[in-house]
Amino acid sequence: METIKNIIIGFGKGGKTLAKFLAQQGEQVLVIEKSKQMYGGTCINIACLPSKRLIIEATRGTSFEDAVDGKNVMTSQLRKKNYQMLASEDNITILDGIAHFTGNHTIDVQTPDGQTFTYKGERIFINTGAKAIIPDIPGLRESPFLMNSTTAMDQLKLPHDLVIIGGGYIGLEFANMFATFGSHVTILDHHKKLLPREDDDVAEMVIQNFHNNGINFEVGVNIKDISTQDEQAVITFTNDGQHETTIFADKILAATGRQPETASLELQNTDIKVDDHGAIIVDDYLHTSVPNVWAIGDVKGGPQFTYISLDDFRIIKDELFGNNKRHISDRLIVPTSVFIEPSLTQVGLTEKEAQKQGQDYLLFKMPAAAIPKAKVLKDTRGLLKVLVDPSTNLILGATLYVQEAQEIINMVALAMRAKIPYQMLRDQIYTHPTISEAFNDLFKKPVNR
Ligand SMILES: Cc1cc2nc3c(=O)[nH]c(=O)nc-3n(C[C@H](O)[C@H](O)[C@H](O)COP(=O)(O)OP(=O)(O)OC[C@H]3O[C@@H](n4cnc5c(N)ncnc54)[C@H](O)[C@@H]3O)c2cc1C
Ligand SMILES: NC(=O)c1ccc[n+]([C@@H]2O[C@H](COP(=O)([O-])OP(=O)(O)OC[C@H]3O[C@@H](n4cnc5c(N)ncnc54)[C@H](O)[C@@H]3O)[C@@H](O)[C@H]2O)c1
Repeated sequence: METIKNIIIGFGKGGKTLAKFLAQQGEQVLVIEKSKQMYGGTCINIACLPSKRLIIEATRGTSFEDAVDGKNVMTSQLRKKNYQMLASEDNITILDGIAHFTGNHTIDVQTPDGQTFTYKGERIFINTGAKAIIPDIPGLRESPFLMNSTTAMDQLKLPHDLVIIGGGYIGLEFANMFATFGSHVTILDHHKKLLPREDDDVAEMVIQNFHNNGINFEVGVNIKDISTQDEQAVITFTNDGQHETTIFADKILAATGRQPETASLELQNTDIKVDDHGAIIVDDYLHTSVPNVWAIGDVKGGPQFTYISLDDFRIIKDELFGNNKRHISDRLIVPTSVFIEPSLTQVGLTEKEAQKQGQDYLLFKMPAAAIPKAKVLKDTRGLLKVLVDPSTNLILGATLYVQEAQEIINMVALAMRAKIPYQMLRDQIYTHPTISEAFNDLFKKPVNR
């Protein structure tokens, strides 16, 4: 059995960044990836980048078919670049195969040509990501009309009638995208409210804009059954516990969450502990319950974002080559962005959360329509909301629902992290015309609550 200094299972964001870094410190690294189509991981191949490309193409009026072709060219280029990024390092070996544990520090790798390689890792980093959850709805798993987010982006033809189960990140982004391409979209969610975390004024505006884009919603639904009739899917659900509704679709997208990819790892052969959702349990420094085995990214549960996986890399780097000061509980300020039109972005507290915590706040609020750049962009939908602590003038949280919010939310997050008082954003000189210059006006005067 060959002993390797560093084994990384999965070519994800944190893992590939760590592989490159370790190699540049002169250390030996073995990266194991189960699919050649996944070099570089989920984000670049089947998630963030292809979906955002399609979302943008839809708004530009590109046909769905051309957009999918262009997206495939882009992901293929990214895959090659990612492969090269690691393969160009002398002390990195990339092995195609599925890894599973045979003991706490030993793994077998089954390669596509049927061979099995056995390794011992002095350090092992698990970065196997997550996979779509397909809910246990009668008829759904075997439905010929079922898609997940990956297959939805590879359709040869735009669905005419699309039903999306789940109104979370993927549900909202894909609904907006497919509706903009021209599909007739219905979202079914079992929660009583869409966007449950958002303040009511924000959620109502988003939902109204979705309605205006022709998207239907049914919330609080219980999907009873999926069947087939006349080459269409028939979806039967109740949304008041009694009244039964039937709708037809030529495609169904399951967007009902993603679960950590641990099943293939055979962790029962180890002392690595998982929680009830199959997520690897880690401490504040990403250590699993076995010494010298770490978990990175979606596989450890918690927020599923590429930038969290990348930040996991920073924690491990700091432990191995720094002063071991970084840890998960440092991450108090993590912005999020739902890439709908306009983008819905958030950092820190919402107004609802501040009230629940009994936190006093000044509220700064303005409509997107008051921003000249929004007019230039011909999209004046949305609003900006920022909460400030009156005793310190520091920002407690922001919800920015406006064009280009996905960029400026990072500025607010930085101000929060650097403890910059709101007046500095108010008095900053911004280029013009930009969405960020809205901070000059937004922070002039708090609104009455
Ligand atoms: C449609 C969609 C859109 C998204 N959009 C965004 C977005 O805009 N912004 C954002 O921040 N996040 C987004 N996400 C979430 C983001 O993609 C994930 O959080 C991120 O990619 C997780 O990266 P990771 O490092 O955990 O591992 P991954 O990138 O998932 O890598 C895991 C790798 O491990 C491999 N693997 C699995 N099991 C084995 C095994 N046993 N042996 C060998 N290899 C194995 C897999 O093939 C895969 O390549 C999106 C997700 C989806 C599905
Ligand atoms: N812009 C981004 O950063 C981005 C984009 C896409 C995905 N992601 C990541 O990927 C993860 C997965 O996305 P997702 O949208 O699949 O999950 P999600 O957790 O965001 O949303 C799942 C939704 O499905 C609903 N649901 C679950 N089971 C259901 C059922 N049986 N019937 C009806 N509704 C049901 C839930 O109520 C919820 O609204 C996200 O949590 C996010 O971290 C991020």
